[in-house]
Amino acid sequence: MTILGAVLAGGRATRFGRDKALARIGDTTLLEHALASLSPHVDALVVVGRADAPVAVTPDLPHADLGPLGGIAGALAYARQRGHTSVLTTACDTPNLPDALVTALVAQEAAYAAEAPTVGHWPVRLLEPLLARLASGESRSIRRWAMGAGVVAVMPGITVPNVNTVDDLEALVDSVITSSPT
Ligand SMILES: Nc1nc2c(ncn2[C@@H]2O[C@H](COP(=O)(O)OP(=O)(O)OP(=O)(O)O)[C@@H](O)[C@H]2O)c(=O)[nH]1
Repeated sequence: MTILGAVLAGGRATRFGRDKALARIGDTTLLEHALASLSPHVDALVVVGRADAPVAVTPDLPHADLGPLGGIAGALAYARQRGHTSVLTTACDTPNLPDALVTALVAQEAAYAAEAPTVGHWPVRLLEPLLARLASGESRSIRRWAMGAGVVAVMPGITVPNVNTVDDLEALVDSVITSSPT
């Protein structure tokens, strides 16, 4: 069993107003922080939904602009091509993922963070049902899809700070620097 770590990094960042993935906290970008939070727990890394990254990249499926669920589909397809059994996802706007949450996710075959559903552990077998849902025009809510697919929500009540606005970034700087990768 091998796990692919995938950072969702597409979207429009309309509230942030510029490329969120490359926003900096000290010497490190938000994207690099997100990659570092997954790295100890996975066998390989990929960034989904942008063309440039310090690791491999892959596109959303079936096409861009479907929101994070399209990014999860892209990650699942990339994982299958490379023989991984599951994907651990986070988002580039979530720079300090609690380690306990990641541990709880990987302990389950299929799980997402109750308070931050872009953060999840998704078996590759969910690729086809997810593509079918995206083709159907049904809701693109990760939470709704996951509940219907029997994916469990873990650690309700644990907040996972993410960056939507420049103010959010400023509020996070101190806590992220405290847990900064070396
Ligand atoms: N791969 C991929 N990632 C996405 C997509 N939409 C959002 N994301 C990522 O998912 C996380 C949460 O995104 P949101 O905050 O909901 O959307 P956003 O586009 O970043 O920002 P807003 O336009 O302000 O809503 C961010 O880290 C985005 O980079 C998408 O269509 N594809």
